[in-house]
Amino acid sequence: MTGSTAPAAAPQGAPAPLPRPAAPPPTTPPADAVLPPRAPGAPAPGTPIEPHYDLCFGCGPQRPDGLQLTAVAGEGLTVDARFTVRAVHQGGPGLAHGGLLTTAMDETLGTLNWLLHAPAVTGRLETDFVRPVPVDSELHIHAWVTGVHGRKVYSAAEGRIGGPDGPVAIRAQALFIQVKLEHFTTHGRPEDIKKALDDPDLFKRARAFEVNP
Ligand SMILES: CCCCCCCC/C=C\CCCCCCCC(=O)SCCNC(=O)CCNC(=O)[C@H](O)C(C)(C)COP(=O)(O)OP(=O)(O)OC[C@H]1O[C@@H](n2cnc3c(N)ncnc32)[C@H](O)[C@@H]1OP(=O)(O)O
Repeated sequence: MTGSTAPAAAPQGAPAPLPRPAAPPPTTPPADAVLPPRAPGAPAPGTPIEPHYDLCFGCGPQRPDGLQLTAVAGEGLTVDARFTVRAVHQGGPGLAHGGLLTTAMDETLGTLNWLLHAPAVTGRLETDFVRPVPVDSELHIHAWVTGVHGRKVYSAAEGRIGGPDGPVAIRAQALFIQVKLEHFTTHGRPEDIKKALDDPDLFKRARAFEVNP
């Protein structure tokens, strides 16, 4: 019969269908998530948030091809960041690579954790690309915490072209998971961890998490 919507039976001997992946875990906070106050040691609104690691691809000043994203603490649990798209960041000719735009969102969202004074890593990151971003554009990213539930930090961000009121180019929602500093020392390449521990500034910043949780 034509027009039937019944699925065709699998031919005999065909491999069993692959199991469906579980439904994606949401980045939307549950109803009983909270919005905690800023941590006592958090950078004051309007002050820069220092790069967490000089060699970080997102924020490190010692990464000439990196994003060199800069961030400033906002009011409450918010952050404002900027990143200029350069020729080394191209995907299509003259346009930013989507993966690098996602990296900029990841970096900015990660910076929110300094306001909570708890190290955290990205568990899940969802991005919507709304408009192409030309090389030489300055992307202005505003990010905010949407809820905290145990070790889970939910957040969202919006990236606009040219200024804080420019057209929206990218939106993101994320789930970060708070970790102990051992997360880095256990999993990181030993020589990089050693260098990081030998850097008095980074060591001081990393220790601040532990003495001021
Ligand atoms: C001393 C020198 C060191 C210096 C350090 C300087 C300080 C640095 C400070 C800050 C640096 C920040 C750097 C920012 C850079 C930008 C951000 C990134 O790109 S981070 C890199 C990409 N992300 C990863 O590499 C994570 C890889 N994944 C993991 O390591 C694990 O899976 C981890 C930690 C995320 C979770 O593992 P578990 O064993 O700790 O915990 P479980 O029980 O699995 O999860 C906890 C809860 O979270 C949920 N969860 C985990 N992953 C989820 C997911 N993908 N989606 C939904 N829920 C998830 C689970 O269902 C669970 O929920 P329920 O408590 O049971 O309700």
